[in-house]
Amino acid sequence: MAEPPVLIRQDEVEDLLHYKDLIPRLEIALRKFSKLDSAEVIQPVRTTVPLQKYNGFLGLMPAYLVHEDILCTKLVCFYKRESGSTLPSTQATVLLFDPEYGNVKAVMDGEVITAKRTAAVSAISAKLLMPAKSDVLTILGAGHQALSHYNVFTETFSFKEVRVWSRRKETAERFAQSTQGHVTVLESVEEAVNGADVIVTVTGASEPVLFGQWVKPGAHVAAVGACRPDWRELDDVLMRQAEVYVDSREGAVAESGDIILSGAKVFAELGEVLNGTRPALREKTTVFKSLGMGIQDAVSAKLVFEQWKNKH
Ligand SMILES: NC(=O)C1=CN([C@@H]2O[C@H](COP(=O)(O)OP(=O)(O)OC[C@H]3O[C@@H](n4cnc5c(N)ncnc54)[C@H](O)[C@@H]3O)[C@@H](O)[C@H]2O)C=CC1
Ligand SMILES: O=C(O)C1=NCCCC1
Repeated sequence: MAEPPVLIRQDEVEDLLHYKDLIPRLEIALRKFSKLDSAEVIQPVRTTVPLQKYNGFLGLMPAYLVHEDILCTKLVCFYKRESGSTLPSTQATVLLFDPEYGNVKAVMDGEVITAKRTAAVSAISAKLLMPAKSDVLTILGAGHQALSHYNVFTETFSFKEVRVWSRRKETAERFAQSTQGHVTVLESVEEAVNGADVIVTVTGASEPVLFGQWVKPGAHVAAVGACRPDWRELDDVLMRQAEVYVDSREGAVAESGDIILSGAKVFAELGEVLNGTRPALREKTTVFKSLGMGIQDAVSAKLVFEQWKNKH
C-alpha cells in the first residue's frame, strides 16, 4: 500500500521555493511546451467551474511532464472581489502524484507557488522583451502578485525607480511600506506609467485600467490579471499596437478577454522565443499576456518536494 501524502504548509513552501532554482526549470518547461513535435508535455486547457453565487471560479489545472515523470494538479479558486473586501481573491492547493502507482505523494499550499511561479514567468518575459535599457518599473495593483512581482523583478533586474498604483491609495502606501527598497506611490495610472519601461498589471479588474495612449513606445507590459474571456486589464489600442506574447496560445484564445475582445493576434509563446523559433521584438511595444499553466505549478511542486525531502 502507498504511503499517505505528506502535507507541506505555506510557510514551508515559502522557505523552500527560490527564484534562482525556479526560473531555469520554468524556462525548460516553457521550451518543451512550445515544441510542437514533442509529446513530452501534456497539459489540457484549464477547466473552470463557475461559482456564480460568489462571483468566482474553481480552476482545475492538471499537467504531466513525461520525461521528468511529474504528474500534478492544482485546484485554484479565484474571485472578483469588491473594493474593500477582506476575502482572499485566490486560494490554491497543489497535489503531486506518483505517476506509476497513482497515489498522491504530497499535498501542498498552492498560494505561494501561484504567486512565485507567475512572477517568475513574468520576469522571464521581461528578460526577453523589455527594452535593453530599462530604468523604470511600474506595478499596477498592490496585492499578492504585486509583491511577488516586486520581489523577483528587483532581485533579477536593476531598476532606478519602482512605482506602484492601486485603486485605493492606502493599499498602495501599505504596499510601499512593506517592500525592501523604495517604491513611489502614484495617484493615477496615467502618472504611474508615464515613461515606464516595464509595466506589470496585477489587478482584479474586469475593465481596462491600462490604456495604450499612456504607454511609452517600446515598453514591455506583463499583463497578469483578467484571466477570463470577458475580463479586461488592457484597452484595444494597447492590444493592437503591441506585439502580443503568451504562455500558451491555446489558453490565451480560450481565456484572455484582452486577446479575444480586442481581436489582437498572438505573435508568439514565450517558449517559442526561448527555443529560438520566434523572435523577441525588444525594440517594439510588447505585451506578455499571462494566464498561468499547470506545468508551471508542476515544476514548482517538484522543486518544493525535492527540497522538503532533503530536509526530512
Ligand atoms: N496569470 C496568472 O497566472 C495568474 C493571475 N492571477 C490574477 O492576478 C490578479 C492579481 O492577483 P492577486 O495579486 O493574487 O490578487 P489580490 O487580491 O491580492 O490583489 C489584487 C489587486 O488588484 C486591485 N484591484 C481589484 N479590483 C480592481 C479593479 N477593478 N481595478 C483596479 N484594481 C483592482 C486590488 O485593489 C489589489 O491591489 C488577479 O486578477 C488574479 O486572478 C492570479 C494568479 C495567477
Ligand atoms: O494560473 C493560475 O493559477 C491562475 N490563473 C488565473 C486566475 C487565478 C489563478
